[in-house]
Parts: sequence; structure tokens; C-alpha cells
Amino acid sequence: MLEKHEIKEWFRHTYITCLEEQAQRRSEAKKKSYKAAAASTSTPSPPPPHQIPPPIRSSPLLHRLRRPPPASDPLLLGVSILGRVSVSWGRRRSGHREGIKKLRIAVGQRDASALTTAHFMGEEAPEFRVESVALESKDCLQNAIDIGDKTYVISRSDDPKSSITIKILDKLTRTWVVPTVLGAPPNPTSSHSVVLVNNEKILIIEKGVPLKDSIWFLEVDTPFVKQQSKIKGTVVVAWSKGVIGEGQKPVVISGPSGVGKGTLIAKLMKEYPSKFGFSVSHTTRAPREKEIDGVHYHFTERSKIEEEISEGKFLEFAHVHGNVYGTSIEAVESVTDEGKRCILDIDVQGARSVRASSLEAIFIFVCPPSFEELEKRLRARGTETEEQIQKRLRNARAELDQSNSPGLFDHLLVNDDLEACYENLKKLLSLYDDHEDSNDSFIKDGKETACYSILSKTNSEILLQSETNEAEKGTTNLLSLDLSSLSGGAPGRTRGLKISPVN
Ligand SMILES: Nc1nc2c(ncn2[C@@H]2O[C@H](COP(=O)(O)OP(=O)(O)O)[C@@H](O)[C@H]2O)c(=O)[nH]1
Ligand SMILES: Nc1ncnc2c1ncn2[C@@H]1O[C@H](COP(=O)(O)OP(=O)(O)O)[C@@H](O)[C@H]1O
Repeated sequence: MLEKHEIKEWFRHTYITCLEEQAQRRSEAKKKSYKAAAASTSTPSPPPPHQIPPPIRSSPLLHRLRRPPPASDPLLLGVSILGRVSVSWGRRRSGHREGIKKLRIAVGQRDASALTTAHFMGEEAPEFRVESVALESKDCLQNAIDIGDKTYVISRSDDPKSSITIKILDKLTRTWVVPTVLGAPPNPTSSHSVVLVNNEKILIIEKGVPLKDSIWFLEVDTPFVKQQSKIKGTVVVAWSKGVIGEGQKPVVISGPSGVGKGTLIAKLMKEYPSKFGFSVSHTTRAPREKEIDGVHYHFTERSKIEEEISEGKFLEFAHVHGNVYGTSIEAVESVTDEGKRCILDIDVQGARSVRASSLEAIFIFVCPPSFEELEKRLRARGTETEEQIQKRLRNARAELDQSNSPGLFDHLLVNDDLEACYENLKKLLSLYDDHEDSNDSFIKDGKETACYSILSKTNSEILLQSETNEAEKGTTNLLSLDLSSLSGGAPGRTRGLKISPVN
């Protein structure tokens, strides 16, 4: 009896070999047509019809699966393949349909062929083509998604504690690449369902977690991924969690040391503890007397923060007053995930980086009434040595100069009288719409685990079907996931998802 993992291995091997063969056939066909074009002396004309390679639409996969698996004993087992299937009927292709289908491969006796049939709309399909393949069994899931010349293989190991791994097959060079994976991947679950959104990203629906935590994007060719690929000189892919609705824009507060940023933020958090959350930065500077690790900052070593920055875990970082400071993606998104509005206290360089990132935020610069007053407050705070105060004052001049950089800050607040400044800050923040996306609220707060798989997809809408009887729980069996107004994305969250029940 073959073990399940051997079957999986065999299937993966046959599927990948099919892909490789397709790639080779394509490249040979291309070469032929180039040769034909080079041979023609007069003005180039399209190749005669017999030189145009036939489209590869019939079923190399089906063909391949008729090969016996590498068994030494009789074996078993039904294995499901979930794939986008294109089906044609009859010799003249009188019918043609496309859709996501589950196919069943029943593997027979040792020297019997693997039997594969595709049923579509109740009919057995004589030909079919599979674009995305998932091999599902009780303890493993593996998906292959084709994008251009590459096949992305997304695997979940049998160990429920280990997370998803990504491998890429370059079909032209026929080599495997293990990419650098940026961002936090989904938490381990037992299975998922996958579909290609567009050539830039793949959508993954995790099963067995609350619906609001189940939507993930694997970015494979977005501007962020391209930029990181260039920087790192490796193939890069990046995770981004999908957020239902827009959420509220985070607030970036900058200003020179001693101007009163921390004081203003502390007042806001005290008055509205359930509305605002503080983005706890990482820093290499030493803690001050009353500062608590994990509350005011994550105090860290330089080598550690540098390593994490290179792993893509930071939204921004900067060298400030001789130390490294940085905002991790987690710091911002854990606040957003709690449904709170995130406040970032970062320097002007950091504000610039956030402006350039995919995080849409409101940028506020806090100015002192005068330079003398700033120096007075810094000294009165009594947390720095004289040398450190001098350094902060030098940097303050540069920061004040940059506060007027066009397009950087949305608002300037002068912190003269503390109470007056705080009132102005509150006015500023309430200027922005606080509304929730009401049609998503039935899902947003849900803590119930869900098991949805992808049923169909158009350019902007994906239908999800429940695998359990959601009707019993008072929820819905069929959901529409509207992708038409996505924003953000890696290294942070992908926002703007809309979910509604389908009657
Ligand atoms: N770029 C960036 N700057 C930060 C971050 N956290 C704090 N800062 C800035 O670093 C500077 C020094 O902060 P800190 O050492 O707490 O001194 P303080 O501003 O005088 O209280 C301030 O301008 C902060 O806004 C961060 O995560 N990223
Ligand atoms: N409007 C204000 N008037 C007088 N003192 C202030 C005012 N705002 C803040 N302070 C004081 O100035 C010092 C620096 O403020 P802090 O919030 O630590 O600044 P920052 O976080 O910008 O470095 C603190 O001792 C604080 O109590």
C-alpha cells in the first residue's frame, strides 16, 4: 500500500512534469515560428496556418495521470483535485464551459492506470484543462497556480504547527526557486482554498478560523514585491492579510524631541482607550526610568532590529539621535486588528517613509511655540544628558525645517498651551469620518470559525461557499467577496474588502 505522502509526491511529480513539457512544447513552437520568420526574405507576413502551434488545451494532465503511479503494491484511494477547469465536449468542441471544480482521481491497482474523470454540469468531460490544482487529502494541501511562465506551488505540510511554504517553478528554465517570503503568513490551519486574483496576487481563504481572519493575499508581482526583489536581489513574495472594510486611517505624529508629542498622545489614549491604540516602536536606545518594555517601546539590540528589518518586518525605520527606531508592521496592524485607530509617534524621516508606503495615514507635525521653549521643556523633562540634549536640539532645527516639505504633513499643530493644543488635535481627528462599513458588520465581529471554499471568480467578485452548514448557525452558505476597491497591501494589510451574503 502506498502511503499518502507517496501518492502526493507522485501526483505533484506528474503535474509538474506536465507543466515542464508544456513549457518545452511552447518554446519549441516559438523557435519554429522564429525560424520560419527568419527564412522569409520579403516583408514579414504571418506564418501560414499550419505553422501556428495548436493551442495546448487538451489534457496533458489527464494523459499523464493515465500513467501508472510508482507503486509496488496495490493501492488505494480517492484524491480530490480542486481546479479551474475548462471543459470541451465532442470532437468539434460543440460545448465549452469553465468553472472551479473538484475532480476526483481514483488510483487503482499496481499496474492499473490512474483513473481520472472530470464531471462538469453532470456530464463526463472527455477533455479538460486544469489551471490551478490543489491536491487535498486529510493531512496535506498543495496548490499550484500558473502565472505567466511561473507556477507557484503553495504547500502546507502535514505538521499543523508549521506554516505555508512557497516554491516557484520557472517553466522556461525548468528550475525551482524558493523565494524570500516577506510579511507574517497566515496562522497554521488545516487547509485553505486558493484562486488567482490577477497577475499580481493570489487569494488564499483559510479554513477553520473566523471569517474576518481567513482572507489572505500572496503578492507575487506587486510594486512592493518588485521593489523588494530589486533591493534583495532575490525572488520575493509577500503576505498581506485582507481587511474587511476600510478601517480608520492611522495617525502619524511627528515633531522635535521635547515638543510634547508623547504628552498629547498619552492624553488621547487616556480619554479614548477603546478608540485609539499606540503603535509600539522598536528602538535600540536604552529605556528611561519609567519606560516599560513592550508598552513605551520594544527595546532591542541593533543586530536584532537590523535582521528583522532585512526580513521585511518593518513598515519604516530611521536612525535618530544615534539610535535605530522602527515601526514594525505588526505594531500597526495589531492595533488595527483590535478595531482601534493606530497612533504612530515617529520622526520626520519615518513619516516620509510611511508617506511613500501603501499605508494611508493622516500626518500631523507638532511645533513648539519657540526654540527657547523647546529647549526649556527638554531640560525640564530631565531624561537626557547634556550631550544628548545638544544632539536633540541640533536635530530639532533640521526637523522644523522639514515640516514644510510639500505634501508631507497634512496638519501643523503648535503646542503652546497644552489644553488648547489637545483640543485642536481632537478637532482634527474628528474631522475624519468614523463610520463603519455597516454591510460588513455581520462578519466583522464574528468569532465563529468558518469553512469557506472558493466557488467561482470574476474580475472583481469571488463567490465563497460554506463547507459546513452555516444556515444552522444562522449565517449564510454563500458569500460574495467584492475585490473592486482594494487598497494598501504588503507590507501591511489589504483593505477595502466587501463581503455580503448571497441569497
Ligand atoms: N522613524 C521612527 N522614529 C521614531 C520611532 N519611534 C520613535 N521615533 C522618534 O524618535 C525620536 C526620539 O524618540 P525618543 O527617544 O522617545 O525621544 P523623545 O522624542 O525625546 O521622547 C522621536 O522623534 C520619535 O518620534 C519609530 O518607530 N520610527
Ligand atoms: N504645552 C506644554 N507646555 C509646557 N510643557 C509641556 C507642554 N507639552 C509638553 N510639555 C512637557 O514637555 C516635556 C516634553 O514632552 P514630551 O511629551 O516628552 O515630548 P516629546 O514626546 O515630543 O519628546 C514634558 O516634560 C512635558 O510634560
